[in-house]
Amino acid sequence: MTKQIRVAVAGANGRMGQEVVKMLAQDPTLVFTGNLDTRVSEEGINQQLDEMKPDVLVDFTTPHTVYRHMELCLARGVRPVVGTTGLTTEQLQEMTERYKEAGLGAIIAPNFAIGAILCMKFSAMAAKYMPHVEIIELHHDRKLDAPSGTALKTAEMIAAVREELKQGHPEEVETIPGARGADYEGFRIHSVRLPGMVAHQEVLFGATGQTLSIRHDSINRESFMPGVNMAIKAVMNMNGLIYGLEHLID
Ligand SMILES: NC(=O)C1=CN([C@@H]2O[C@H](COP(=O)(O)OP(=O)(O)OC[C@H]3O[C@@H](n4cnc5c(N)ncnc54)[C@H](O)[C@@H]3O)[C@@H](O)[C@H]2O)C=CC1
Ligand SMILES: O=C(O)C1=N[C@H](C(=O)O)C[C@H](O)C1
Repeated sequence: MTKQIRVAVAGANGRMGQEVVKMLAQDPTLVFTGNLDTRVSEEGINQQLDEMKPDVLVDFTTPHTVYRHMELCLARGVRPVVGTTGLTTEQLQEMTERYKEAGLGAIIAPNFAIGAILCMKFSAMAAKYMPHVEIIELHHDRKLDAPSGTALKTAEMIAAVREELKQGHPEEVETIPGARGADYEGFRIHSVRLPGMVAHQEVLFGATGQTLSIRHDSINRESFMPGVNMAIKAVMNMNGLIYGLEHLID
């Protein structure tokens, strides 16, 4: 049998972490070494890592803790697979440089669902021809960050190919601040938070006499697991950090 990959999970008791633990139990090539909880002393953290000896740390925690976990992984030579959203652009750039320097594999993916990756790719394709675009992302009401990491990544991919133009009426006025959503390089992102939702995104395009809607819905958290599984295996053979699962899919 090939050597098993030892996987620790930060946030193993959370909504996503519980799904990851179930997924790990179903794959004989992966072994769950335990929940890494860093809300303890330095000594406590070191003790957990010494006992678990993980090859990979899967992180589904909070926007406040993920940066520290990336630093811990660097210091320990553990390869992170990060689903947690909310890292700033500057933090992402810094980590990309530091992991490259260290020659250590790392994956940060704002969305592990293949349908969401396709939604981003199709949106970037469409934006080249239909530059009038708005993003609506819809999530459960326990989500901490807005806009979603997926919406930000989609916006980044759209902005890379979209002709820059001013959308809407030039004299448009918001009678309630925020009514037109957040501005991302000249187009808008709207965040909806409601109980009953999981993770959804609609990218709307408009042109003369026509509209185009590209929508993705994660109706449960199992939808992210094939992507997490693929990332754990891929990160073992990588040097440096990639941001976005689309880099692993041709
Ligand atoms: N990339 C992707 O495909 C997806 C990403 N996410 C992101 O994953 C993150 C987690 O989402 P959920 O599981 O819904 O949240 P959650 O709130 O259910 O789980 C977070 C868990 O992290 C734990 N935690 C907090 N601080 C910690 C620390 N210092 N050390 C260890 N554990 C700690 C909490 O106790 C909790 O169990 C969010 O940032 C969310 O946006 C969520 C779904 C899919
Ligand atoms: O918090 C969530 O639930 C999700 N977060 C990620 C994001 O911010 O895009 C991925 C997915 O949308 C679910």
